Amino acid sequence: MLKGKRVIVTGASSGIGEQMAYHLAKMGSHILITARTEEKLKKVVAQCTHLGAASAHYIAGSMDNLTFAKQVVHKAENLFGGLDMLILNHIGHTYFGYFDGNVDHVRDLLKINFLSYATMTVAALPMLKISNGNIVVVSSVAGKIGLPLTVPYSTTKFALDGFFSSLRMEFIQQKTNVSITLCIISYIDTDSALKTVSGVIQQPAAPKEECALEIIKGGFLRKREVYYQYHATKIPLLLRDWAPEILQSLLLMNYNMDNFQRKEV
Ligand SMILES: NC(=O)C1=CN([C@@H]2O[C@H](COP(=O)(O)OP(=O)(O)OC[C@H]3O[C@@H](n4cnc5c(N)ncnc54)[C@H](OP(=O)(O)O)[C@@H]3O)[C@@H](O)[C@H]2O)C=CC1
Ligand SMILES: C[C@H](CCC(=O)NCCS(=O)(=O)O)[C@H]1CC[C@H]2[C@@H]3C(=O)C[C@@H]4C[C@H](O)CC[C@]4(C)[C@H]3CC[C@]12C
Repeated sequence: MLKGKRVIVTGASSGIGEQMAYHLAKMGSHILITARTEEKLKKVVAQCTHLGAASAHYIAGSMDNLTFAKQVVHKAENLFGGLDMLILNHIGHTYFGYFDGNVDHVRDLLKINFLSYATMTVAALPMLKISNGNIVVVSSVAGKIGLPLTVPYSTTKFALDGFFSSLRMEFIQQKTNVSITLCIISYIDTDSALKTVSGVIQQPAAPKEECALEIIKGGFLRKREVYYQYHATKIPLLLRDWAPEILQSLLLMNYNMDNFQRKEV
């Protein structure tokens, strides 16, 4: 579906982002990936080339630097002469634990998980307007429903919903033919998530390879939102506004706090 298309994937040195890069490579896309760790990015690029990417490139840096966020988009412009799909997926480090009162951390995480997404969107918009392209934003159940142990993270994911859902409405009014797909994702078996929550979260983790493909498909099909896995995201969301107390009880049953220890993610 994305043969020859020009795609940026952020947070692609590991986890779901890495798997998205491999799917895009198999589809024959031109890919620019980014994250902080150059050694990992080099390996992912080599694998993408092996899998059949039309071309594969990387740029290493941290999204706490908004100048770097713009540079990523400019690199795509220089390499590809345009852009068809912007996949925003990276997240900064946080903790899995009760809110510790550190508001500075919330502000720093907002910069990485939210402001860099907005910055890259603004920089990429002229190219995406020309290609009638797609913006894909990877969020979480924790960006739609308040959950315990993820206060700073959840804050940043709710911010994405506010920004991108409003922007989507403006695009419709202004007849801007750029799609925005917000991806509502449940618990996925990436190394970082398993290391952080296994033992505490009772539900099984869904496979990252399938999750990555559903995100790409949703973006290509210009869906408003992607729900993965459907039952673990859409049903809680339906309950959210109609039976919030029932949802609260169901969600809390999912947590085994006997095994809980605060972890850095
Ligand atoms: N796994 C899960 O259970 C769920 C995940 N999600 C969402 O899916 C997405 C991917 O998550 P997942 O694959 O698990 O995460 P990973 O921890 O596996 O990957 C995170 C990526 O972000 C990069 N990154 C970290 N810090 C920075 C930074 N400061 N600047 C730039 N890049 C950075 C990491 O690379 P490096 O360290 O090299 O910079 C890595 O490539 C996220 O948006 C997450 O919110 C949503 C719901 C559930
Ligand atoms: C366990 C959470 C999902 C709970 C839920 O909604 N269940 C619904 C099914 S039910 O109605 O039958 O109960 C997980 C949802 C999102 C996860 C978090 C996430 O978004 C990614 C984080 C980033 C990092 O990689 C570490 C793990 C995460 C904190 C991760 C933890 C598990 C979730 C909260």
